[in-house]
Formats: sequence, C-alpha cells, structure tokens
Amino acid sequence: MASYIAAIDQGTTSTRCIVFDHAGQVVSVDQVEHQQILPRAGWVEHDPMEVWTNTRQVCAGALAKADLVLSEIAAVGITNQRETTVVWDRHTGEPVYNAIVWQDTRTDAIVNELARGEGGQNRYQSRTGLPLATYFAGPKIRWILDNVDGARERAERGELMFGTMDTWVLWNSTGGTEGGLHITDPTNASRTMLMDLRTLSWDPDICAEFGVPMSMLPEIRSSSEIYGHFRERGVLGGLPIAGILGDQQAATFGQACLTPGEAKNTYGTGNFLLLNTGTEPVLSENGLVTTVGYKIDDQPTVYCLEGSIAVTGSLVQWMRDNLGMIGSAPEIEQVAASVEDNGGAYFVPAFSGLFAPHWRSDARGVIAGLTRFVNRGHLARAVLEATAFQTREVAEAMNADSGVELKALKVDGGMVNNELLMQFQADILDVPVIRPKVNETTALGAAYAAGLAVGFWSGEKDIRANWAKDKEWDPKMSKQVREQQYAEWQKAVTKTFGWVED
Ligand SMILES: Nc1ncnc2c1ncn2[C@@H]1O[C@H](COP(=O)(O)OP(=O)(O)O)[C@@H](O)[C@H]1O
Ligand SMILES: O=P(O)(O)OC[C@H](O)CO
Repeated sequence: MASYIAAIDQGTTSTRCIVFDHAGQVVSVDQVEHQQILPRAGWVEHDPMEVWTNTRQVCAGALAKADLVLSEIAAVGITNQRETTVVWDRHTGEPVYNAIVWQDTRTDAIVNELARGEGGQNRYQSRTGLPLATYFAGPKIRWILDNVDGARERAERGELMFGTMDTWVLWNSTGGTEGGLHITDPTNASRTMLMDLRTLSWDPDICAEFGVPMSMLPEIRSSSEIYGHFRERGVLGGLPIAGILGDQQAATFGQACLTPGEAKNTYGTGNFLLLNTGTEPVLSENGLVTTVGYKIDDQPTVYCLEGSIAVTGSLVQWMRDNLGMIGSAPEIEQVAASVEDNGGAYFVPAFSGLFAPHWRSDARGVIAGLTRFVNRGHLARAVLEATAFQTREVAEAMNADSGVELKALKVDGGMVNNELLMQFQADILDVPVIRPKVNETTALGAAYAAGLAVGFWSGEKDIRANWAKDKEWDPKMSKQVREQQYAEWQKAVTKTFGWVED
C-alpha cells in the first residue's frame, strides 16, 4: 500500500518537492532555485521553462533521496506562488513571454486607468474581494496581450492559454500539448481579479473590462479532487494529481487553521497573514484582501481575510545580495543581536509599493531616523523589525474587519528560524507566537488536499492530530516601549508615500 503523499511547492525563489508520511512528517525534500529576472526597476520575471525543468528535477530528486518507488506514493498535490502569470501557446507549449511575478509593478498604468471608473481602486472589491493593484494576475495578462507582438490576435483566435504556476505545472505534468489539463483551483483563481468570489466562476464583465478573452482561462475545479494523472512516460508517471492550493492558503490548511477565527502568518519572500472567516466572504474595510481559503471537493467554500505584505524575507536577501552587509540570511540575527535596539532607525521596504493595508503603488522604500549613531547592527535590526511592524499593521486591520482578537499567532516560513525576530514579533503584537514542529506547512497543506481526495487522510481530524507545537515566544516588552516604537514606525511609513508620480 502507498504510504506517502508528495507535494510540489513552486515558490517565488525555488521549486521544492516534499514527500510526507501519514503523520505529516517530512520524509524527503529536494529543492532547486530559479533565476530572478529583473529587466528594469520594478519588473520581476521567471522563465517558465526553467521552472518546469526544475519541477521535474525536484520530483525525481525527492523520490531518489528517500529511495522511494512510484507505487509508494498515493497522490501528488501542487502548491504555488500565487498571481504569477504565464501565457503560452496551446499548440507549441511555448510561453509567449516570461512569467510576470506577483511582485512586478509594470501594470501600474493599467491599474490606474481601470481605477478611474466609478468605485475607484475598490470598484471590483464586492465581486472579487480584491482592490485594484499591480499584485494580481488580471492586469498582468492584459499587459502581455497589449505588449507582446501579435498576442492579442492569437488570444482572440483561441491559440493562447493563461495560467498561474499551478496551472502551468499541471498542464505540463499531464501531457502539455498532448492533452495537458488546463485547470486551476478557486484559491488561485481568486487572485486574478477575474473570478466571482461567491460563484467561483470567471466573471464575464470583468474579463471584458480587462480585455482578457475567456477562452484563455483554465477551468476552475475544487482544491481537492483527482484532476488527472502524470503522463506515463514522464517523472512521477501515472500518479494522480489530486490537490491544488495557492501557497498561502496551503499553509493555512497545513497549519490546521480550519475553524473561523484561526490564523497563521507565513514569513517567506513576503509575509501573508490569513484568518479563516468561515463559509461567507467578509469584505474588508481596512485594506485587507478577501480570498478563497480552500474548497474541499463539493464541501462549502471556506474564505479567509488576508494581509499580504510584499517585502519581508526579500529585504534580508537584499541586504545580503545588494549591500553585501551579511554573508547569509541567518547571519542577520547575529548582527542584529550585537546592539540593544534599532538606534532610532526604521526601514520601510516599499520596493513594490506597499501592499496591505495601504495599497500604495506610489510608495518606495525609505530608511528613516538615521543619525551618525546608527551602525550595521541597528540597520540589521531595522530590517528584521520591518517584518514585525508590517505584521502588526495587517493584524490590526484584521481585528477591525473581523472583530477577532488574536490570542496567539501560528507562524511558519524561512524567517521563523530567526529567534530574535520571533521574540520581537511577540513583543510588538503583544500575543504569543507559536512555531509548529513541521515548518513545511505550505507543502503539507497541498499534501493534505491531495491525500484527502484519495482517502489517505480521512478528514480534518487527521490534520489537527498531526499539528504539534515546536516553540512559543511570549511577549516581554513594556506597553510604553511597544507603542512608542510602533508610532515611530507608522511615521516612517508616511515618508514612503507619493514618491512615484502618476
Ligand atoms: N534566519 C533567517 N533570518 C532572517 N531571514 C531569513 C532567515 N532564513 C531565511 N530567511 C529569509 O526567508 C526567505 C526564505 O523563506 P522561504 O519560506 O523559503 O521563502 P519562499 O517560500 O517565499 O521562497 C528568504 O527571503 C530569506 O531571506
Ligand atoms: O512563493 P512565496 O512563498 O513567496 O509566496 C508568494 C505568494 O503566494 C504571493 O502572493
């Protein structure tokens, strides 16, 4: 009998394949980074062919590392960086352009033009749950059709397909030009701005306003069902693909946030705080996104409120790669620990404008409060603290929208190995921060979605039973220090606004 489930996690910086056992423990991991293509300021692209090659490599790698054979894997789930947009030719399988990544701001003008209509930036919010922003996939599709020679005509002739990374990986895995499945799930579709949140179907009026032919769009299926199988002669040949969840929703599922009022925060390239709000969408009045949390087969759709923060871990990478101030991401902790506090410096990393709760595409990064006193240690602290302050902003918005007072915050992602950051996060939120034993919650969530579909796990009870606490950080900071620092942060945020002129 098959004893394992595999998950493909196609992330912003790398692609991973992770194999889990029935207890939700990691059995094997393989991971390959891909190139970040930065052709101009504000533009971020990935090569879809490189990502597909890496996907095959890590799937083979994960099996080989644990000496597994295909018959030991019951099913495969896919999870992915969301919003990142690929458009390709259905007959040749060739992308017409690089994938435009979620952080990319080139669609500024498209977004501003659409926001000139009645309702402004929130004109599609009641139907899609989203504010108009460069972040989402719809404007990126429009940009490709407007800017790649002949793309619009080809799309109108039905020759082009659109997909987020889940769809790109699924289509290629299931045969590509030879019958590949063109499918997505509602968690990914809810990040395009083209899907109606309540009906879970594409909205023809919004598609028309965005200039996106509906023939390009994948079929929206649930997050947990058998969609099809890996093509026989490829890697993982014949295995069922049975789960798709956008990575942040997958982490929410993997963290067992299955009851309204439960929340998790993932600390990766960016940060994403998601709160389960139950089977009715809650529209935000405080700058959050309403998104599909998960839809398991034919069970009711579960919605989330989300605070999406564009730059957190990537600020640490920037300090390492662009400034050379640290040799590795973990080294920042040691440098930050060399000083007592931030020395008065605040770093607001508005590299892609600011996402939640501000949604300011005119913002750009600042370091505020500099004096001659500030040294490398203070800046390292300011970099880490930026993540915690941004998290407090979205947590406050979440409380205002939902009335839910966070009693504790479940965390995961690459940055949660940073103890100094976790303590500061608990201090600045004034709630305990809890890290689970299995930190690979994103892949685990996708594995659960696939495993539920094939009967490997029987239901939510199994998911809850597998969750276990690794470590907890309790708040220690005085209220006066906390509020003073947060007020200074908020002042620094205002300094980023209006840098880019329309
Ligand atoms: N010890 C650490 N301290 C601070 N940041 C870290 C640490 N380890 C990793 N990071 C940051 O975490 C991010 C990687 O996290 P991960 O969850 O793998 O990201 P993603 O899934 O978005 O690619 C990187 O941006 C890196 O800079
Ligand atoms: O790939 P990650 O972990 O950086 O996640 C990216 C998010 O899905 C973007 O919305």
